[in-house]
Amino acid sequence: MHDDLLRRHLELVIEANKTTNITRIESMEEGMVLHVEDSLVGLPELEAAPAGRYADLGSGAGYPGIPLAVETGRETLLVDSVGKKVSILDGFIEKLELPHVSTYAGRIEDLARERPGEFAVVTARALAKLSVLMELACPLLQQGGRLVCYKAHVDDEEFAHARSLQEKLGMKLVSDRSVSLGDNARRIIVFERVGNPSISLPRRTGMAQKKPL
Ligand SMILES: C[S@@+](CC[C@H](N)C(=O)[O-])C[C@H]1O[C@@H](n2cnc3c(N)ncnc32)[C@H](O)[C@@H]1O
Repeated sequence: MHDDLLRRHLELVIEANKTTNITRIESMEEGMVLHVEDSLVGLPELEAAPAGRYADLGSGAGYPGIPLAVETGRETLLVDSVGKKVSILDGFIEKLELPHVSTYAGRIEDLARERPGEFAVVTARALAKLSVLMELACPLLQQGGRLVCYKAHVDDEEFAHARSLQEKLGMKLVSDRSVSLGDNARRIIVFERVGNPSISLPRRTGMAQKKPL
């Protein structure tokens, strides 16, 4: 693990958080577990995805995107709709000297219109429920590309609903793994793009989250 680099990223996050709210975590100890270790829980799933570009959707302070970019060396795009957060991410990328990482300031749906099917793998942590993640990720993924969802608790209804939308969205569940991280549970659920959606995606910007399928 690139311990020094990931520690330095966390220090920059905690520093930036004094002026802009980008995380609720204030200490290095807590951050090393709940941001850094947690981000790396999905590393095997990233490594199992096809080679190619990676995007972290709703990246916030760069989790899990920056640790996964550092560990995998994949060409990485950190996506967030809040311009101020993206400026902070740009500063992190420059200070950490990560030439293979870049940012997109805008909505996931707009990125999907601009760069459809360009990504081999995408991640999302603390962004939305599974069905919404599948809808947002599908048009960004190449055929065979993977959506790696970082979830805490997923109730049966959320999981069943996501599974019921697989055919409509051309996405198929490929793995589901739970890990405990101190007192916290992390569940990594992966879907693969296996076909084309039967509806036109992306829907109008905002619809996936406002009016979920
Ligand atoms: C709760 S934060 C999670 C941040 C980070 N992934 C983490 O786990 O620490 C969700 C982030 O997603 C961004 N976001 C929400 N919906 C989005 C969309 N449709 N397009 C782009 N960014 C979005 C928000 O601005 C916010 O920074």
